Amino acid sequence: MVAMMAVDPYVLWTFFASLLGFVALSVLRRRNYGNGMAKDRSKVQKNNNNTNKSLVSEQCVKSSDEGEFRPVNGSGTDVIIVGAGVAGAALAHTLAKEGRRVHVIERDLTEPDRIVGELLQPGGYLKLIELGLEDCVEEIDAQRVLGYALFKDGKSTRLTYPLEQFHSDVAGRSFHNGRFIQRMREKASKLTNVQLEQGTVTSLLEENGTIKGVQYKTKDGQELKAYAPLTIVCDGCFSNLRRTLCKPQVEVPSCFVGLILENCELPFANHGHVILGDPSPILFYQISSTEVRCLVDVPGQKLPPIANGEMANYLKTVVAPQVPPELHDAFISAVDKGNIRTMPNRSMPANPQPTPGALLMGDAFNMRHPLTGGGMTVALSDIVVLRDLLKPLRNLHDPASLCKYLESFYTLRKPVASTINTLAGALYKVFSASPDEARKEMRQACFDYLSLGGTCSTGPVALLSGLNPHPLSLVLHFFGVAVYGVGRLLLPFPSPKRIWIGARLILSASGIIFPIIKAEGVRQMFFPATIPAYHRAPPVE
Ligand SMILES: Cc1cc2nc3c(=O)[nH]c(=O)nc-3n(C[C@H](O)[C@H](O)[C@H](O)COP(=O)(O)OP(=O)(O)OC[C@H]3O[C@@H](n4cnc5c(N)ncnc54)[C@H](O)[C@@H]3O)c2cc1C
Repeated sequence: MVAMMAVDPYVLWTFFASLLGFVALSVLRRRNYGNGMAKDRSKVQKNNNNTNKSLVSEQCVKSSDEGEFRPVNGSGTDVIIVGAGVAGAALAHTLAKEGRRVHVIERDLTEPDRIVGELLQPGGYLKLIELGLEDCVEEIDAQRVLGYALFKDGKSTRLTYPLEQFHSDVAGRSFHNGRFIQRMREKASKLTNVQLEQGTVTSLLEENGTIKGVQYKTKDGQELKAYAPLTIVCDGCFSNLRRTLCKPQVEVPSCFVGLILENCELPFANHGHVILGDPSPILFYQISSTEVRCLVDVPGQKLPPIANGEMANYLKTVVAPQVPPELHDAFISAVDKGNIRTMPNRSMPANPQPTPGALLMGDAFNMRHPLTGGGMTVALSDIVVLRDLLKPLRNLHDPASLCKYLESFYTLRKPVASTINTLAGALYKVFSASPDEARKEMRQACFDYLSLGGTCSTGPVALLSGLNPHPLSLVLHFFGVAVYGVGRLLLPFPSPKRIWIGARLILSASGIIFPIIKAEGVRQMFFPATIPAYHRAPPVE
């Protein structure tokens, strides 16, 4: 005790000096943040208590005359997110909830009006729950989706999601994409550590191979720079910024032509409808209590022009005769109404070039054919993987070691992402019409296999819905369909012609699935644990 009282005056002096320094720093920090940020950036920020303050990194920001925000010591922003679409908005909320200081720059903060991302698979809904975002499908007139109905040559079969072991709330959801996005943006911007700003990012700022931040143009035309230790690019399928962060190999196998049908009821309520049409599939699903979305797939990149009526003519003469009778009149009315929208269907395997200071997410990073509605599920699943990886890190200030550590992200995401991606690409090919006899057999075999019920329907539907995204199960079911097709050809009496078609069916099935698996990466997809990055530990801080 006496010894404690007789403390060395030097120690006491140091203690008080540190205390004084700490108070001064805190005051300065607040002043800088308030002046610099609030003055130069239009902020959408509301009150919310930040429970994870310990994770918010040191923030000393100097605002210069050139409208530049440069971290002095550490950074005032932990993460810059480019784009507040499905991925960006969900990510902003997720990282902010973890205590990160997030600056989101979105080109257009008004409600998007698009024909994309309108059906969230139940697997995606489960991810929304994991992220605490499930309320974003409430109050937007979203519809529950319980499975799919397939139509081929006047026959139909119903495939129900295997939801038995989940809470009754778990199901797919279909909605207006813009309403869903606005709900997520709103929810993210309510967190005090999210700064959601309207602006267009024009480039990534690179210094010695490390991304330091972004250059962007604000709504009122000001050119600004923002800096953070980590920039996550979520600028969607038309990404301009992905080039430096990956080797994009984009394919556009087809386009979707979108219509909204009104005053009609789907033959199978609360189900997505897939017509195995000619030349390719046609989709219908409810997107509100009064509207049904129709997406007509048109192979290739060249569409009949809308302006001169060729598209309307195509829809009426080629597509309408294949539409189920219950929807026919509403389909014709929708064409006559003229609100025809189109979108290219892009596919791009993930091919990252790990770069310190930056990461790609969402469609900017990886795309698949939208036939199976898997894009949002993959994006949300990736966000869960990234959140869990970043969780143990107090700060993100060592870009090189962070980049090395985050290489594990590319492997950890694979089982879910590659299953959904591969299924989308393979099903699109199988479901499309072909003059080739072997492909015709494969398409029919697929329809009949799914109609068998039991594991033959629940297995593939569990894959498609993201409820059981296992690559091995995908391959087994895919070749299950092929073997089923061959068996039908050979029974009861195989003829040389039928044997030949059967052999070509197997070849054709392999020709469909193996290139997709190769692009996804065989080892990452089936043996992720053999990739060293899979086991990478967080950097020591
Ligand atoms: C026709 C079609 C139908 C689809 N249907 C489904 C479906 O039913 N279910 C499903 O799960 N998936 C579907 N998808 C895929 C799904 O839409 C995407 O996977 C999902 O939207 C990806 O989210 P994202 O955030 O990466 O991109 P987006 O949601 O497109 O968001 C990108 C955001 O970045 C912003 N942005 C772009 N450039 C900049 C910039 N330079 N600076 C600042 N901001 C920028 C944009 O304004 C936008 O808000 C479909 C895709 C297509 C093409």
